[in-house]
Amino acid sequence: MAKAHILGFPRIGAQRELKFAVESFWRGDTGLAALQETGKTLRQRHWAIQAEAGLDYVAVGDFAWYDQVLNTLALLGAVPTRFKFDPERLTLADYFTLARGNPEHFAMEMTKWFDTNYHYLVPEFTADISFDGGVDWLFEENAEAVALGHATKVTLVGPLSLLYLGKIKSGIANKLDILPKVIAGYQKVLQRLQDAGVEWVQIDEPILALELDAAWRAAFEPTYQALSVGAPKLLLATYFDQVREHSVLLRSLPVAGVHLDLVRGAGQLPGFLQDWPSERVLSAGVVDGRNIWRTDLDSALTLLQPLQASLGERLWISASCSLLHVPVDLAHENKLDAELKGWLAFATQKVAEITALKRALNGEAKAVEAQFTAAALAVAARKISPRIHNPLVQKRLRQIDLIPATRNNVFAERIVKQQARFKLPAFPTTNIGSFPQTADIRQTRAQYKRGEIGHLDYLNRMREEVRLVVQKQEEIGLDVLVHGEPERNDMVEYFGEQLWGYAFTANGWVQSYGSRCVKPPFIYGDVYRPEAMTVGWSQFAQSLTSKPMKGMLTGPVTMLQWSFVRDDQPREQTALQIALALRDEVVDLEKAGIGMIQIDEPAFREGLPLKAVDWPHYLDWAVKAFRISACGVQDDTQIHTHMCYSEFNDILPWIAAMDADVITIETSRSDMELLDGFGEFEYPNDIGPGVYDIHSPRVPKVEEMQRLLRKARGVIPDQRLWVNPDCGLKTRGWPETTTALENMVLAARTLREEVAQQEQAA
Ligand SMILES: CN1c2c(nc(N)[nH]c2=O)NC[C@@H]1CNc1ccc(C(=O)N[C@@H](CCC(=O)N[C@@H](CCC(=O)N[C@@H](CCC(=O)O)C(=O)O)C(=O)O)C(=O)O)cc1
Ligand SMILES: N[C@@H](CCS)C(=O)O
Ligand SMILES: [Zn+2]
Repeated sequence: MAKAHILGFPRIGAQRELKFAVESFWRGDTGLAALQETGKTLRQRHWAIQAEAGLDYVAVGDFAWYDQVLNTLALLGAVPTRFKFDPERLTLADYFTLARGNPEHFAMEMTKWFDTNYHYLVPEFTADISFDGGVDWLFEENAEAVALGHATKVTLVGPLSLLYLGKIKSGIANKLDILPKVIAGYQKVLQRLQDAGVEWVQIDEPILALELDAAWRAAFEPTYQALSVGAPKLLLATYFDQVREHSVLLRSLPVAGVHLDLVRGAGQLPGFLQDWPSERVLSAGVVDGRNIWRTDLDSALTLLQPLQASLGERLWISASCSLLHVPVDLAHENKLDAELKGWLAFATQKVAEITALKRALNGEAKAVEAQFTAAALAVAARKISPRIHNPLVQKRLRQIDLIPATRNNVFAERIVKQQARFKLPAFPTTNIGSFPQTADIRQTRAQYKRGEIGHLDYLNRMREEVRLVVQKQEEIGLDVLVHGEPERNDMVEYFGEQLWGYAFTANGWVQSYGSRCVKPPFIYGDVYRPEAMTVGWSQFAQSLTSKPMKGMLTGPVTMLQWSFVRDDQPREQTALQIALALRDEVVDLEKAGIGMIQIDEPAFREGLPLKAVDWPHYLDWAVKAFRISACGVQDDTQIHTHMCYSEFNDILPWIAAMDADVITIETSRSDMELLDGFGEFEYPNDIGPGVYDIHSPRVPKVEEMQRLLRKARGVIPDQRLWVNPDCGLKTRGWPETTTALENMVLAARTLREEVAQQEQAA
């Protein structure tokens, strides 16, 4: 009899209960007991969904107060030593300090979890780091599930992935040097789980989907030899891509089972089935954990049937990866049109799909016949729906090569015309776009959505906010202004709401980091722009000031990457459709007198495939999509782009090929390290390296920003250098924002004086 399980369930709650409880605890509005109670309720609810649907095990260990990597560090006792916390007595307040920082300590670094929009906290390895044991939360949660009568499978981030994803901070030459300590830490945890009667532990090693060098590959054998002794049965989970090149290694490891992502790595199965060890479980991830489309159950069953014939009860059925990356429950989508809703499955529905497949395999086909029929009808209806294909969009796409994807002249010529037009001082100061999204703004939007206030009231309220943002920036003395984006719930969802071919949900929340969530829109059909999306706002904002006002758009790759995308055509085709829509918007902004237009591409690096062999194809179409959107304007219109949350050095030639006149990037958290690559590469166009870490409420001092700017001057020529924060300010409050920006402007002014004096002296 095949079994069914999932690698993890979203922890945030269908109504973002965890977010609200955690934020209330941070504000001091509620105490620890209330927070613990919410956590407990959510875990119970999520286990009940899994058990009632018929999964054979519920996942324990997928719950985290902020992040699963930080939870793993807290479990092992390997939290960064610079905070000086006693790992065994780590409180929840300490845990949040690690994640968010405090006036004495900057927060742990945060970066993207593989190619997802989820951010994890980066482990910090120092010579004094220990893995001698930490908090008991995981053991308590397992006991909690067992007491509720559930059969549990505990999930852990694997030792090699944890090590690989961390950073050496000091005193260690090579990360693998501390592997013995890490192994000892995991052994202790596994021993305790064994003592608690846990039968299965799922160990996630997503780094197996990357191209690993020989040393990392070689580390798997001794690590798992050591971990398999005196431990529960281990299920080694791989996901996010195929792991075909490791099939021999995976077969040889002393684990009780392996999980494969058969959505992203659909073709890898035959390579594993040959000589699959006779005692070992194979977990088949056939339901897409990264997208929201309803599974074609008949096709999945056809794939699984021969597997069951050869594996029998050693076949486990699952989603491709943890369901962390999809929203919780479609049942809360009361406003979504019925046809579209019928095409979708969120985490709760995916659990039901997995168990339907299991039952069909296990001789209960009759009992799940209705589920299979409904799925087949939905899949068939989606394929032929007239809402998907638009002949005009497709015609334009077929002729895309006739559309110029280069500017009229090279940057050296454009910048002269732009300087003549804008007459900016040296080291111009600007912002990335958003200003504080205050509770008032969000509540007003919520009221508008509920119909409690009218459209005009809403517009006026948001215009007031734009007025305030413009006035503040003028008072502070910034050179290039932004309108602050108050009218946007999110930089992707906002455009998704206006573009055809896109749809959006009411409650499709997915955790982005900590308590922050996003509601990715989904693309079901050919994308086009029925009318201008931002021109009115930009025109209004520009009318309030004589300084240049940047138009503000989200680029095609980010619009794709942060949405749930079509699975019926290649991603690049969808990206190019979005690019064409954005090109029209850029041209309309220019016509409306907007001289600077920023096309944000924070997800450009994130979209890079996990395996380098797939990079050239992606980079080709991603650069093309950006250029299609940006290149419809005259030389003296200045195109900006912005990127954050990324290590850019390995793709600098392609960033240069995007040919934006100005790029602003996140660099302050890495102390300008990220800028070095731009210098070495001699990046030709203007750059604004971030000097203000917007993730922290901490206000950077003038001297700190001056130091960063001096560092930047060592790498970037003065005439190319801009001054700006790392990213948008939407998560910040007003008082700290105002002071930080005043300090930033002062830092730029001092630098201008310094340079003028140096020039006079020379
Ligand atoms: C730049 N980042 C982004 C990423 N992905 C995106 N899709 N968008 C991004 O901006 N990925 C990388 C980073 C991640 N960073 C962030 C930063 C901040 C957030 C965030 O603040 N998220 C908000 C939700 C934003 C939103 O959609 N707001 C809506 C709904 C607001 C709401 O909750 N309203 C309440 C009532 C009001 C209230 O009481 O506060 C309601 O409806 O009940 C809106 O503004 O209309 C968050 O709260 O988590 C995300 C990623
Ligand atoms: N313009 C956006 C970019 C975020 S990456 C903002 O400022 O929030
Ligand atoms: Zn950003």
